[in-house]
Amino acid sequence: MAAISIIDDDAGFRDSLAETLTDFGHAVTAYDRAGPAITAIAATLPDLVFLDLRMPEIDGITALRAIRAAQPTARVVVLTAFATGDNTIDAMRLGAFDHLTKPVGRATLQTLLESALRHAEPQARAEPAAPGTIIGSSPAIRDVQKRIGLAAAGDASVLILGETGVGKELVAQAIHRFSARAAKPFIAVNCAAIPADLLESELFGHERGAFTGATTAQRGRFREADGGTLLLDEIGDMPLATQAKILRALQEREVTPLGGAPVKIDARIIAATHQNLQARVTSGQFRADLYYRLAVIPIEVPKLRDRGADILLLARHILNELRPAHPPTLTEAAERALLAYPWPGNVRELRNALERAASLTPSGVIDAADLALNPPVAPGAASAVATNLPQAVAATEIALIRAALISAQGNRTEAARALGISRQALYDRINRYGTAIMSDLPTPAVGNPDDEA
Ligand SMILES: Nc1ncnc2c1ncn2[C@@H]1O[C@H](COP(=O)(O)OP(=O)(O)OP(=O)(O)O)[C@@H](O)[C@H]1O
Repeated sequence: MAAISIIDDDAGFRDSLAETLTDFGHAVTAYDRAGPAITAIAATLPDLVFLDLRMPEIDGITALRAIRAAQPTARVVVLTAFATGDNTIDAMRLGAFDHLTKPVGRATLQTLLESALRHAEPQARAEPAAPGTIIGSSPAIRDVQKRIGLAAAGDASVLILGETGVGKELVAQAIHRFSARAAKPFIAVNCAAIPADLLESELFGHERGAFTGATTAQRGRFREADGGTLLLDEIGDMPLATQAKILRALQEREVTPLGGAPVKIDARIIAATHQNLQARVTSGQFRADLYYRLAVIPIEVPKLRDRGADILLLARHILNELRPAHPPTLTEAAERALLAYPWPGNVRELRNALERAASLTPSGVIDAADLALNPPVAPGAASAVATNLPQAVAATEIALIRAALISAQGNRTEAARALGISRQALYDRINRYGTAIMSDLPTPAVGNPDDEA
């Protein structure tokens, strides 16, 4: 039995949540306002708190801040009828355990309770997740986690798509690890890194003396993966001639080593690429029949910048991995910088930035400047922008919004009007880009109705 507090001004929701939690066997205390709840929680230290975001007097974010300040180990689940990227990010940044959208189903509640009550330690100090764990709780990464489960349950081919550094190989490893083949080998081949003339012998093997230099026989990657899983990474870069042979291997379930006879194979095939494979099919660079054979279960791994507050979960996970004994911490400004940066190199770039920052900050506290993230470049200023559309869009938005705010002397209503967007759309962008927009800008006059942000 756990001690659980609910803070929500909506009596109907509060009572039904309390009833369900009591049904599950927990001791529940419910509050209709944050003020008294904050005081009581600081004294009673419940195991878990459910906190509504929209409340009169003291809102949920302020309450979350107060609860976590009084009790840094508190596990707080934020509830809202209006989930937005920003309130999710804000809540997660302030240390919420999870962020749920109302209404909350019984099954969701049960899963959440299992994970929240299992960990006695607070999230920031939690044991590092096991290597290979797919970190993240954004809807985009949850979808990937679900598809990994689906793929692991069967033996169909999987095609993993996504930008460089998003974690495609990690996803392939997870599918293998959760599949019935887990005890057998997982073999990864980077098709782009092997010269075209060596690719076939690498994949299918060769007999001794099959060609000049073949002094010993080689089994080939397909056979090394026997009973297990073969990841064909960067398959989009594979020459057409090799594609034909891969297709044959998949159809016949056998390979023919150079200079040898056909051999039966039993490997589950996962392919991955950062290329737009459908476009390559259209342009004739990739075989359509192989594409359909591979894409039985397609999994698109989202860009890091589309994963919201996962960036912070990943950052903490990486810092835990880098310094398990004393993981460095991030200042609020550093967290804001991580959330605002567009991450063209995705999780790999995040790891590199944190590694560099951790090695340069012996104090163990990483600030925004230690991350040395280059703000998005101004439009037309650098060639990097020309090749990266999201970065170019971000840079353009930042430059235009800054200019509008400067000419409106910080008045956001006027700036929004000049930009031809709603005030809410302007606020969303200001929150998204943070200091990249706001540094050195004029502040609105005191008493200005715009001054509330
Ligand atoms: N969700 C995640 N949780 C934990 N670590 C992750 C996650 N996503 C990516 N990583 C880490 O990011 C790094 C890059 O991942 P990975 O090599 O799987 O990317 P990739 O998409 O295969 O890249 P490429 O296209 O360049 O081969 C690895 O260190 C990986 O462990």
